[in-house]
Amino acid sequence: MRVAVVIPAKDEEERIDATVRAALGIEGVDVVVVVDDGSTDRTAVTARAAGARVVRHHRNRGKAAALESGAALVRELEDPPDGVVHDAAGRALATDEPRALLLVDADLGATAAATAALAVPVLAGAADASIAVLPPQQSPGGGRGLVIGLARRGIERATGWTPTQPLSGMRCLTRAAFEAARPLAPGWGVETAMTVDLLRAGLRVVEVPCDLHHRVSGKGLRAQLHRAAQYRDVVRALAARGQLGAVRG
Ligand SMILES: O=c1ccn([C@@H]2O[C@H](COP(=O)(O)OP(=O)(O)O[C@H]3O[C@H](CO)[C@@H](O)[C@H](O)[C@H]3O)[C@@H](O)[C@H]2O)c(=O)[nH]1
Ligand SMILES: O=C(O)[C@H](O)COP(=O)(O)O
Repeated sequence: MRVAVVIPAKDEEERIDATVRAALGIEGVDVVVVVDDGSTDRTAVTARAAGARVVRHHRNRGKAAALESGAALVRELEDPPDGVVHDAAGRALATDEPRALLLVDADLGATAAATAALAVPVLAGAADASIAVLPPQQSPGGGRGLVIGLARRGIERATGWTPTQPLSGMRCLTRAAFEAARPLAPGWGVETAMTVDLLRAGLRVVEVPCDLHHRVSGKGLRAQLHRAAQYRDVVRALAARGQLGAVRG
């Protein structure tokens, strides 16, 4: 089984070049798709120059929609409506066995290479999906664990499984597992909902330590608004799965 990397990206011109190059270097990866989610900077051109296929949302639609668009492009490359699509080396991208999807955040830079470890259990058939567990980050974050706690509690109540880092977005899934998790919950609810839906479908989910470093949210107003949006989306994802009780603690 080969691997397609899907990178959702909103205003990531500073890091997207390094992230795409690292993704292209992962063994088994022959497709890297960047979904430019309504960026106002040079994310799309930079990603294309680095060797990614780029889909663009003309307006910002959130991370989950970006993942859906990226997966849709992979599907189309594998089963093109008109003619065969080739990679840079001239190999046809069509395949009988759908590629595993490796979901990688755009702000990982060169450390994105470490997501290679996520593909190992999936390609070996030992898991249907894997989730990265990150080490302590180089710069400290400014959160108080409210969103993380809510997501962890919700997943635990819904499935009996306690995730180490419930919001971790670096994941590898077989195509069947990705389809089982669709439609993805909107925005920042996507990871929490995906974990619940995969486990409820009886699929095997594993956590894999990966030496990844991303831009952490600080303590300023912008970061607090970001956390409020995350909280809102996780509440919605849990409510849709009958887990509003998790909000009360
Ligand atoms: O409207 C948006 C906003 C962000 N992104 C991209 O989504 C990824 C994650 O966004 P980021 O700003 O880095 O969010 P964080 O709060 O740092 O992310 C943590 O929490 C998120 C869930 O709330 C997870 O998706 C992430 O994997 C996890 O690192 C990045 O590639 C962004 O460019 C979009 O595609 N569309
Ligand atoms: O900064 C973070 O880790 C996320 O934005 C989640 O915030 P939290 O610390 O409020 O859970």
